[in-house]
Amino acid sequence: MIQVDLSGMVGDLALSVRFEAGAGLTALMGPSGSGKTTLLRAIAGLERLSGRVQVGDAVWQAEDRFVPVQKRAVGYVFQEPSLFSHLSVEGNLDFALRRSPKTVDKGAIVDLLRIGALLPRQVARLSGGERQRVAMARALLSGPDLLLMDEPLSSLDQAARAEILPLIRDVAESVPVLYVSHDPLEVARLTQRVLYLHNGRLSERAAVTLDGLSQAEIEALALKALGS
Ligand SMILES: Nc1ncnc2c1ncn2[C@@H]1O[C@H](COP(=O)(O)OP(=O)(O)OP(=O)(O)O)[C@@H](O)[C@H]1O
Repeated sequence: MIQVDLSGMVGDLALSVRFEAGAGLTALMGPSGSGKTTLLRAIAGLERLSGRVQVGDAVWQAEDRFVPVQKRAVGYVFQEPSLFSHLSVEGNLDFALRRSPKTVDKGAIVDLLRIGALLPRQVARLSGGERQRVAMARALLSGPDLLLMDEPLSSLDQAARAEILPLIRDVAESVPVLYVSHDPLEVARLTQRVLYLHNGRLSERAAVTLDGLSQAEIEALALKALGS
């Protein structure tokens, strides 16, 4: 269970957000500038807002506590994967593994993201989709209790997206994921749990409206919203 209750000013944006999320994948949607990335950064401890963040039994932030980002069991996957270009895929993974405070099963994670054949490859020779799969594996190797994903598919083409979506669903079975996206169809394929952020505040409406609908109904709505 993830419990978040954060508020504060970031530049011009007044953020005030309170939610709970369970296991699996929770999507975070909202217009550009509504504060999605800022919220993820605050949950990770990269941005300091006031309030409380609890992930499982671990209190990352409270009135008297602010656990620094490097001590939070959090994985972060960005739109542009930031891998070490001078290392091979395996070098990138081992770097994360060495820094992990937990014992994690590298083989299982390599299998989950289907990157076994890529291990000896130089990062510069990976496709965008392969790079993002490696970035997800690297994030998992740090043994996160929460995985934050900020538009991880938005720079990929349709074929690469289609290949990775089911892998993200698999990943979310092993660790809770908070997933930022602008794409209603992508979200519909991943989850029925959607938080909608507008001007720094969460709207319950979108989540309630989507709750209780079948996956097929949500996909139909998403297609309609996309005008196709
Ligand atoms: N470092 C900063 N300095 C000043 N203002 C900031 C800073 N970071 C965020 N903001 C403010 O927060 C707002 C929301 O930014 P944020 O990147 O969180 O939005 P977003 O919902 O993720 O947008 P997008 O969908 O375009 O990625 C910005 O418009 C800006 O006003």
